Formats: sequence, C-alpha cells, structure tokens
Amino acid sequence: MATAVQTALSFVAVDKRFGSGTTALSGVELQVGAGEFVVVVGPSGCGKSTLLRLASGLDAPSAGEISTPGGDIGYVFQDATLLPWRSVLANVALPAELAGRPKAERHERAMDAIRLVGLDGFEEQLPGQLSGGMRMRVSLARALMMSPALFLFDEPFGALDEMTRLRMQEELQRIFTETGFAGLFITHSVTEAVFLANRVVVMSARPGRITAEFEVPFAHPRPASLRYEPEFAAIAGAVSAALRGDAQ
Ligand SMILES: Nc1ncnc2c1ncn2[C@@H]1O[C@H](COP(=O)(O)OP(=O)(O)OP(=O)(O)O)[C@@H](O)[C@H]1O
Repeated sequence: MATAVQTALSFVAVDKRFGSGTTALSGVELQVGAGEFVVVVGPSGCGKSTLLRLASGLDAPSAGEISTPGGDIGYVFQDATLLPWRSVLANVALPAELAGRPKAERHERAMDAIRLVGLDGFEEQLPGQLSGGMRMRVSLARALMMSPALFLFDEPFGALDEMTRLRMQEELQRIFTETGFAGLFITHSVTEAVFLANRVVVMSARPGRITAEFEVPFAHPRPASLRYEPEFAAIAGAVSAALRGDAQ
C-alpha cells in the first residue's frame, strides 16, 4: 500500500475497437488518484468491462495511453472464483504461495486478511460450506493479500441478495477506509455507486465515453444510514438523471 505516487490509474484519450468493427470505448479520459475510490456506472454494453480489462492490462487499447504507476493490481469479480477443494485459509494464502513466500509468513498475512473481511473462525471451511456473501469476502481477502495499490472490481456484488449486498458495501468501504487502496469499481446500481465512491463516473451507451462525473463528498467510514439522508438522495438523483439522459 505504501506508495509515493499520486496517480493509481490513468487513461488518456483511450479508444478500443474490436476486430469485429465494434467501437467499445471512445476518447476515454480517466484518472484514479492514490487512495481514491472511483465507481463507473453506465448502460448495459457501454464498455465498462472493457474499461476494466484495459486497466488490468489483459487487453490493449487501440489508441491512447494507460498507466498504473502504483504497481500491483488486485481483482474482485462477480464470480468469486475460489478453488473448491481448498479451505478459506488456503484460498486466501494462494497469491502468497504462488509468489513463493515462506509458509509462516503467508499464514500470518492470510489470517490478517481473513480478520479484515470478518471471516475469522471460518478459515478451515471449504467454499461450498459458505454463503455467497462469505465467498465474496474470501475473494476480497485473497485480493487484499498482496496489498495492491489499485483494486479493480467488476460488479462484485451483482449476484448477492439485497441485504447481503448492502452489508458488503458497508464492509468494503470500511476496509477501504482502513487500508487506503485506490479502487475502480463497476456497478449497475446508482445507490451502490454513491455509497462507495469518492467520485462517480457516468458512461454513455456505445461507443462508451464519459459523459458526467460527480464528486461524493461524504467522509469515510460511511454509516449505513447515509443512504437515507437527503444529501445522498440528491447525488443519487443527479447520477440517475445523467444516466437517463443518456438513454433517450
Ligand atoms: N472481445 C470482444 N470482441 C468484440 N466485441 C466485444 C468484445 N468484448 C466486448 N465487445 C463489445 O464491446 C461492447 C462493450 O462490452 P462490455 O462487456 O465492455 O460492456 P459492459 O458495459 O461491461 O456491459 P454489461 O453492463 O452488460 O456487462 C459490447 O458491444 C460488446 O459486445
């Protein structure tokens, strides 16, 4: 986490065209500062997942520049992608194991990450014995293991029931407050975006470009009750209007 750089992620004039002729992204300008949490909302198919793939380096832009000066990147996806035959502890410790860390060190760090996501006591369980929300916590703990400077989240809570989803939002922003990583988070939910973000970025339908940005000034950690405050509703309303304007 300790990093002197001020920018965790930078997109400058980024276009993405696929061989099929589809232009998924056009002229995208996006900066995520160190310790900043940016949430992207946009209509289905506007290029949000493409944006994350480019940020991760899994795919290259057709034009423009992308840089991640902070170093390590962590990923959390909707599908928790755990190894079913490994315990919670062994799943969380996997990145350190692959990096060749000594057993005692990776055990200690994995236990720290497990405590951070509120799963202590469950470290010997198998993924199949856990609820969807708990599996998502394991996935988050595994990503936290390598203390990445930047986290990429692709709709991580999209498959969870409403109550679990709200709880996970609260947990995630508590962890964000405690660890100070930078985040780029994708969601279809406007309230999820406003609850988590320092800044909400709205994308237009294809070709995806950024059409509006909203600063979300509430201090972290944010209480669950923030969602019912008029100031919260005002920002959520403005984000929704920007999204709707795009759909017309
Ligand atoms: N590998 C690919 N080859 C060709 N076209 C692609 C490829 N990947 C994505 N696309 C197209 O690019 C556009 C953006 O896709 P992307 O998955 O990034 O959208 P999205 O905003 O994440 O969608 P959703 O919200 O539905 O998940 C879509 O029209 C999609 O069909």
